[in-house]
Amino acid sequence: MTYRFEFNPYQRQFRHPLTTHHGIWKVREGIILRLVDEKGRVGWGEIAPLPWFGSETLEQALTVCQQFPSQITSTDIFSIPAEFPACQFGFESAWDGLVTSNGEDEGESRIETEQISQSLTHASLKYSYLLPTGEAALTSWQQGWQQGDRTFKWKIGVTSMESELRWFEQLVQILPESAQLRLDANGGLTQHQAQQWLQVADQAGIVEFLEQPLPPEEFAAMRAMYDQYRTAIALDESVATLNQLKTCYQQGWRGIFVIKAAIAGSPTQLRQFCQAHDIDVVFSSVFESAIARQAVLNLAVELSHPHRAVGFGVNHWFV
Ligand SMILES: O=C(O)CCC(=O)c1ccccc1C(=O)O
Ligand SMILES: [Mg+2]
Repeated sequence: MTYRFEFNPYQRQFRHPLTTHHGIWKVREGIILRLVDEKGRVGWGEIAPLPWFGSETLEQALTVCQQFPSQITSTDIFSIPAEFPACQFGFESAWDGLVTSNGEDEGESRIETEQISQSLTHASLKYSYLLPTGEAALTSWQQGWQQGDRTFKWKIGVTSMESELRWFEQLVQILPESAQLRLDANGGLTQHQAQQWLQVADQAGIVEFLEQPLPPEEFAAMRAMYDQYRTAIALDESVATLNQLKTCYQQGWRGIFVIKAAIAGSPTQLRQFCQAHDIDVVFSSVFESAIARQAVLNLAVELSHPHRAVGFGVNHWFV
């Protein structure tokens, strides 16, 4: 079977830029893929790279697309090298969509409206609400609470530790008792700061986990901290791709794994690994648009830890 292959780069500005320890991110760039089989069935995919997290760049992804002929086979799709994890995800999920598609070409309208038509199964997931970075979190959590979210995520390691600790204490005071809070440092803390955060988190009781306190090179220190504190630790940047995830697992990581499936690589291989190992996973967004989000949420329904909210809590990312 051969498939007709088309691709279209896109650029979309966020309504709210994302501020993290890595800097300010304003525009999502990616590539929409379309496959059509000999029966006219259509499969859509999306490549949504995150180079500052260790995936390929948009330029590299474009080169992969340009090097394919306009008719491709599943062998082409399954031979994309692991150094292009966002491409592996985009092409495989487009191919997957073909297999399950009923022949209706619904993709155009999905891109146009951006509104994710959340299927019933996606409604069974719990969502984590991403708070704005800094002091703004103190007044914005209600929005998430009102739409039913009970898990909140807040970026730290962005400005002075003193200010962030002060805002954190205020946030702990005002959040309702049944709320849970995730702290995401994006690898931006020193070991001493990470220990301070874990101490206050242990006392606060509301913190579900501290995400990626140290840069990936400091794996051993994070593993040691995991044993020393009650608050759980989640790896994110350290496990951006499936190969990194496997390495951390083999090196004895038994804390939480954040999976950003859109940049993790082959969804088939990701599924195999998650089903073969009893790991505590949290699915999370890379601010992909509706096509990749749909594919990621399908995986999350299948593989997510039932008590862990998925990190897709805000639906108004694009202008
Ligand atoms: O995981 C979530 O809850 C929201 C998504 C998120 O924080 C994120 C989104 C895009 C890029 C990086 C990150 C991150 O987890 O650091
Ligand atoms: Mg993170």
